[in-house]
Amino acid sequence: MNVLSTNLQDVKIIEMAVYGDHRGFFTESYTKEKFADAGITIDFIQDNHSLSVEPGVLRGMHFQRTPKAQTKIVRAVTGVIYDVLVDMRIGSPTYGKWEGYILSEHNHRQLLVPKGFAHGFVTLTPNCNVQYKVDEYFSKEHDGGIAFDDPEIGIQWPMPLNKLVLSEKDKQHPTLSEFDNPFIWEGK
Ligand SMILES: Cc1cn([C@H]2C[C@H](O)[C@@H](COP(=O)(O)OP(=O)(O)O[C@H]3O[C@@H](C)C(=O)[C@@H](O)[C@H]3O)O2)c(=O)[nH]c1=O
Repeated sequence: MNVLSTNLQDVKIIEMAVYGDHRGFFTESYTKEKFADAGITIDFIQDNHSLSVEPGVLRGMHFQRTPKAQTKIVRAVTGVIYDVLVDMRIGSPTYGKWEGYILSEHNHRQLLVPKGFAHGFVTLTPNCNVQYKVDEYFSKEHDGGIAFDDPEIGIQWPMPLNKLVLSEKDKQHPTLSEFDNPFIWEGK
C-alpha cells in the first residue's frame, strides 16, 4: 500500500496492491488494518455509489457543513474521472487552492478527502461508477456546495463548461467568498 502526498495540505492518494492475472485482477479496496498502519484511522460508516452515464457529467463542489462534516475516500470503479478538491479550511496553508486528480478503473487510485474540502468530479468516459466511503451519515440539512466555476478559485476543468451536465442544485451554489464558511484548519 502506498500513500502519496499531494499539493493540498492533508490530501492523500492511496494505492493498494493490484494482482492481475489472465482472469482480470484482484485488489483489497479497503482494509481497516492496513489503512491504520498507514496512519489512516477513520471510522467509515457509510458507503456511497453513483453512476454517471455520459462523459461531461459534473457533480460538485460538495461537502457537509459542521457538525456533520465528512471525510471521504473516493475511487472510480469503472470509467475515468477528473476529481477536484478545494481546501476550504481557514488557516490552512493551501486555503482556497484546488487540485485535480485522475481516478480510474485503470490506475485504481483512491483519494482521501479530509473534512473541510469541497469535492467534485467530471466524468471523462461513459458509465463512471464512483464509490466512496464516508465517516458521517448523510444529512440533508448540512448538505452544502460551492460553485464549480467560482472565478476566484479558477478550477481548470478539462472540458468546455457549456458541455457539462449538471444537476439543478449544482448550477446554484454560492462562491467560496459568498459562503458562510465554518471550516477551520486544525493543523498537525
Ligand atoms: C450524498 C447523498 C445523497 N442522497 C440523496 C439526496 C438526493 O435525493 C440524491 C442525489 O443526491 P446528489 O444530487 O447530492 O448526489 P451527488 O451530486 O452525486 O452528490 C455527491 O457528489 C459528490 C461529488 C460528493 O462528494 C458526495 O458527497 C455527494 O455530495 O441522493 C442520499 O440519500 N444520501 C447521500 O449520502
